[in-house]
Amino acid sequence: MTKRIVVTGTDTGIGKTVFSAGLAGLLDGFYWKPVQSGLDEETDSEVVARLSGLPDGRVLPEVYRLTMPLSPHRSAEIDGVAIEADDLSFPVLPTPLVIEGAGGLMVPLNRQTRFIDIFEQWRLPVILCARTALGTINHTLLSIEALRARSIPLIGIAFMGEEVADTQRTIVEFGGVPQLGRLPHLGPLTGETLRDAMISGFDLAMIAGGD
Ligand SMILES: Nc1ncnc2c1ncn2[C@@H]1O[C@H](COP(=O)(O)OP(=O)(O)OP(=O)(O)O)[C@@H](O)[C@H]1O
Ligand SMILES: C[C@H](N)[C@H](N)CCCCCC(=O)O
Ligand SMILES: [Mg+2]
Repeated sequence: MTKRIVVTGTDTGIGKTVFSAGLAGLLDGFYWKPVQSGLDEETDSEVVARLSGLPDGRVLPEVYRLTMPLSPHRSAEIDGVAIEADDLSFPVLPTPLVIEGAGGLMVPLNRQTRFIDIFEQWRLPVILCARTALGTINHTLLSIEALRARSIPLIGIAFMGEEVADTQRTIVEFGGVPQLGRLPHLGPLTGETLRDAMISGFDLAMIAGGD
């Protein structure tokens, strides 16, 4: 059973938090967003607490809470905060933990370190969230290549959006990666609709079966 999973994506705003909420709920685990940038709207941790169906206490506190909804490196600079990579060691828990980055793999935490550098240190298995919409083939294959270049284990792709069969097939074939499933746009998006969509859209054994 995989105990710790990193959820990353090809871009910001593609559904990582919604997917993470569904996944943490299905795994009956914990959720951790180490770096939150943007505090005016509902934070990612608050969204997960609302949508995951998990009991109180399963959403771990962020290490950095940055005011502006910008790349963390810039948001930190504006707040006068120095993000230290050494502060981002993941918690060790006896239950599954879903860890969400911010934006995509190359997003900087400071002027020296990007999320992918932290993921390379962690060596935890990664799920890559990818849109099904036009443009995703390029973004997704580049992200896969970046993970491979650093030997970061990739569990597979979680597609976000309506089915686009040839696009999904093309990514899976060129990327040489499993398709874990697909989360469609949900209207309404609630804890219940998310849980149902995760159960019908994903093979949990593929996600949590390895180590
Ligand atoms: N399956 C879905 N159905 C309906 N709305 C969705 C779905 N997935 C995401 N959304 C909406 O799209 C927006 C962006 O999603 P989300 O916050 O999950 O993106 P993200 O990849 O986590 O972004 P960030 O890089 O800021 O962490 C949110 O308003 C969210 O409610
Ligand atoms: C503010 C936003 N919602 C995310 N938390 C951070 C996204 C950073 C993206 C940086 C970039 O790739 O240009
Ligand atoms: Mg998010």
